[in-house]
Amino acid sequence: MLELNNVKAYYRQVIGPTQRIIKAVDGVSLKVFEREIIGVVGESGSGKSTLANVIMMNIRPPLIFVSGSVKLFTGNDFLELQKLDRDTLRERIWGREIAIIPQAALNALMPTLRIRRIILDVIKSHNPEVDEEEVIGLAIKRFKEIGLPEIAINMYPFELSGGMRQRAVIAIATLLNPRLLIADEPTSALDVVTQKMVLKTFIDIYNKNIIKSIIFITHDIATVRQLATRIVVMYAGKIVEDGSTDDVIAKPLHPYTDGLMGSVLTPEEEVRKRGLRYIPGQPPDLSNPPPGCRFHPRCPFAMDVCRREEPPMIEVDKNRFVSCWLHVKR
Ligand SMILES: Nc1ncnc2c1ncn2[C@@H]1O[C@H](COP(=O)(O)OP(=O)(O)OP(=O)(O)O)[C@@H](O)[C@H]1O
Repeated sequence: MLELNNVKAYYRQVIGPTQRIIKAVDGVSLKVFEREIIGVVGESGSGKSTLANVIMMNIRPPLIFVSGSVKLFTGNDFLELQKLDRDTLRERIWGREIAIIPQAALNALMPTLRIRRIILDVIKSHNPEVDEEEVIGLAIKRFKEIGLPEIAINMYPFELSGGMRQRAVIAIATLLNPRLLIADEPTSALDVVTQKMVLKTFIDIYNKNIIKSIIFITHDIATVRQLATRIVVMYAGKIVEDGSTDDVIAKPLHPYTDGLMGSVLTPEEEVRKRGLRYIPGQPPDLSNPPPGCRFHPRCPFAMDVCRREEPPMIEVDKNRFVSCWLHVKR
């Protein structure tokens, strides 16, 4: 469905006469297939949200698209999203092919507007000519599909519970039947019960084939375990591991993944058996990342080569990737 090829997207911070380049997404390659839920995990600041914006090609200063390609496949053909301007992206891609639920979406519904008005505003931003009744008809259908009462359409956001609001956000984001939905930490501001309900909504829209694939961004491995079919691990602007959820949980290959999973209290039997670990140190400053493997200053297994050379991404098994010198046969 989508393919990122060696994508680099940096923030340019200008402070007086000096500038800082923050390498937030730095050489990322990723294929997204139809019918999968990808959980993108990593510590805060590893570049997950930037990656989401890159996939959408929502590039605005201070973020700069430096190089690489983002291909969206449509049947036998593909579009190179990095070549499209914002108007074209808005018209043809955003909401229709790829939709995003951004990090702050829960609080982003304008409190002074009824849900009906919000829906019409969102859809009209893609196509000002739409028939309002038709749009509301579609919205009612989608609301019912995800378990929201029809009456919610005429309510104000504050009249809905947190979980209902979040489901309304999901309904609005998927109204134009995008193939890919990106959800950036959609449950982190919610209480545990509401979180469960919202996760169930994601599983529902996937199972009902309303959405072909989902990219779910979170730092919560337990959530990913419940939801994702595949895990992609980011560290300091790069993907360091990629594999099916079961494989990555049962046998993490990268020392960072191993530490990340050990650092959360998790109900997963196989993770608990390995005991609780943590990762000492901090993620690097992305304006001046360490040479070689970016994880080497924190890695208990760091070798000379790790300090010198960046490890290649290798496929150790079918659809099982890791970027770590420990797994390179030399
Ligand atoms: N507008 C910005 N200007 C400058 N640097 C930024 C900006 N937004 C993010 N960054 C930097 O880019 C890097 C990646 O940030 P990003 O938000 O993509 O990470 P993340 O993994 O999504 O983190 P979180 O889980 O906290 O949202 C970080 O070093 C961050 O400080």
